[in-house]
Amino acid sequence: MSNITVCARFRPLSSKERSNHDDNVCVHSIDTENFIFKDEKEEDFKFSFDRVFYEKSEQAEVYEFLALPILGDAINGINGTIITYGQTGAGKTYSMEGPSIVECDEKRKGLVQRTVDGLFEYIKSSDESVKYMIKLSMVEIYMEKVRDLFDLSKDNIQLKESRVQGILLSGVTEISVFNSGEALQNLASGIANRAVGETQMNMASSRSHCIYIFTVQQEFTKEKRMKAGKLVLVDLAGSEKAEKTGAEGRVLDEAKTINKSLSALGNVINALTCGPPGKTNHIPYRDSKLTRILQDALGGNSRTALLCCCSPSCSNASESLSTLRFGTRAKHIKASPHAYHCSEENNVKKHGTCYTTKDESSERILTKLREKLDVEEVKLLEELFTLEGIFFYPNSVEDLKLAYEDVTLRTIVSLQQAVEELVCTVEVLKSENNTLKARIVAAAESIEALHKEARQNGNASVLHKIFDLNQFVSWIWPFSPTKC
Ligand SMILES: Nc1ncnc2c1ncn2[C@@H]1O[C@H](COP(=O)(O)OP(=O)(O)OP(=O)(O)O)[C@@H](O)[C@H]1O
Repeated sequence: MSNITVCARFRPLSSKERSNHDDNVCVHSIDTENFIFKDEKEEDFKFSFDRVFYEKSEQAEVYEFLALPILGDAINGINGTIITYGQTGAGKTYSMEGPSIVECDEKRKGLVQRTVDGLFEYIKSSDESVKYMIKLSMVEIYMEKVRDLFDLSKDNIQLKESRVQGILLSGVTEISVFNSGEALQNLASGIANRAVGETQMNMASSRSHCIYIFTVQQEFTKEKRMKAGKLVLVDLAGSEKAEKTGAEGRVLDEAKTINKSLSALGNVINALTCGPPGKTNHIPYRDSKLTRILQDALGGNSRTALLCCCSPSCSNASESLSTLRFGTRAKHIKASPHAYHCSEENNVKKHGTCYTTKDESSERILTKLREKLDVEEVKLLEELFTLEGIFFYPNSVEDLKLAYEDVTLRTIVSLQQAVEELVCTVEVLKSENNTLKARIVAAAESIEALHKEARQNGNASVLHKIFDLNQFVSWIWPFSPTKC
């Protein structure tokens, strides 16, 4: 079991902090892993992290230490999660996206752009017998609702749990991308859809938790085998004190929701690290959408890294101290991620239990299953799973069952979506129908009036035209009230 990687990052002082002459820097570096933090009361606290990035650290350093190893694992089928945490204005979004996702010089590119570049560079240099597919999804959790940033009509995505793939975002848009440029353009359009507001602490403050999901699928054409890993980047909304940020009205409601979900995250971390020894205690993942989505990352089924972003200024000392304490606690979480679907030689480790394919009992069950299912049925199932992007270990009954459950779940979700779409189409058609009926009634009434007038004046040619029009209306709508 390895711990999750926890790093601290201090951004440079902002111009506002610099202009305040009473404001001092409260971080005193010891080395790349340790520092002394001085709070407002001049009390010293020593902190140790896997790596500390001080004010002058480069974006590339953060990527290489924090993200690169996780990216390598995701390519090898092990899920990875990278989270930026901290007070509003502490540099979370800067670390993730740099100043802008597309228009950004090489030096200031954030974790997202570097991850995209890293993935495509790896694909370029890889063996030609392996086919890669990169898919992107992007959601935000805004006011406790999960919104699809690639399709804003999906504004309340439901979370489902699959025993094979963990927590799934039901029906979320997945975009296949084939090069860095295309990926970044798509991500930029997702970012443009984010809920951003202005607070006294940050001109462009994220009012939501933003989640980038990269799915890396590999198909080993020779061995007819597939593998997939997910890399999830999470830019959390900033924790904030209402009186300090000047929040009121909607901004205050947003802040309350953000703080509530961040405290749910803190509770999950406390439960994971403070449980009674030898006992499995309840972990309150279901208390918020954020903790539910991060369940795999925190529960151990993912390689996870946490970047604790802080202001170096004494004026923000209490918030920075709380961020650093959060990081210290998270450091004690144990993780034991496993490959999502692995090679035939490997043992598969799942849900804390390890079993071998040659295990006597599973072999016995398998033989029975093979006797019951005909070969054609098994082949069809395999084909269906591959089409659905579900990868399973075909010699394991357990995986076969789980993959079958997943297909059923996906089919239900897509059928539900189809029904929803049909209901919408019926509504549109009904309303169009009503408009047409109203128009026909109005036309029929005008014809009736004209008809009366022409008969009174004895105008034969007008009467003839009216007769034609009446025929036409009756043809379109046989229940028209006009009669010749
Ligand atoms: N390492 C850094 N180097 C230079 N500028 C930085 C750095 N980190 C943050 N900044 C600047 O500080 C400001 C606030 O940063 P950012 O928007 O990333 O904060 P945040 O933590 O995402 O805030 P919020 O939670 O409100 O969205 C931005 O103007 C950003 O450019």
